[in-house]
Amino acid sequence: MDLGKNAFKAAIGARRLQIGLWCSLCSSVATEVVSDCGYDWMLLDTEHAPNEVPGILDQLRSMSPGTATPIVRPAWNDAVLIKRLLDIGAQTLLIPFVQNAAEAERAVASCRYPPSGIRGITGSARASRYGRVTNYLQEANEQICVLVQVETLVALSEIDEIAAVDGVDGVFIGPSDLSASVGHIGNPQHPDVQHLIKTAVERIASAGKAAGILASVDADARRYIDWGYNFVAVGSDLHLLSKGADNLARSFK
Ligand SMILES: O=C(O)C(=O)C[C@H](O)[C@@H](O)CO
Repeated sequence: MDLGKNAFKAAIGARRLQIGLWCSLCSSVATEVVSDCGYDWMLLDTEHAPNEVPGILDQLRSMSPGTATPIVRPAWNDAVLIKRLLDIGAQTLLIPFVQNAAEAERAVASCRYPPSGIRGITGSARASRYGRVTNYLQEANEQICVLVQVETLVALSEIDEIAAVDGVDGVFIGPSDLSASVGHIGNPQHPDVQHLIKTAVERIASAGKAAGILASVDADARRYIDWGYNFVAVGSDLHLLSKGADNLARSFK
């Protein structure tokens, strides 16, 4: 058995727009339900959702027949957290809070086997179908997709260097943290924040990398796509549930 191609990595490499859904419900049933909707990617979050490795494993299994490539966000740019997610079969990671090129290099190194990186070796994890993917150790470095998250003003001032790091496939802008960092907490729509988001995509594109972002409302998502963002989360499972449940309750009470 051979390691297949990472469809998401190929798509963003070719700058084909990838529409995603942010998943914070920590439920393999919820993940399975949305995995057949037609999204290109789904983000399983361990930074701001109470997900642990066994739960992510269940969600990876539940979404595997669906349309979406899983992207997993470790809680931190940490080689041990990253290694555990890669071993259970995550092939695309979104590494949060990358502030400069050195931190981006560390994120890439954590995703690469030696000698190019520092990922520990096992030949028998789910990532290699328990050893049956016989070329896993040789091919994994090529197929793993590394996305780094830029979410502060400091990181934005370093974005050209971050995006230029070899092995970084995409740079993701975090609108919530970025707005907090510039003094507009809770208001990513503020014109100052929107200006930063618009200039960020231009700089990421100039570095030859794909740009990603998360939008909580439809109009924002469409504007980000118009501005040139390549992978855009257009909503979240949690908000779909809470808004749908709120609206239903309101219509009867
Ligand atoms: O800064 C951001 O925006 C993010 O990092 C996304 C957040 O974690 C959050 O909106 C996810 O629910």
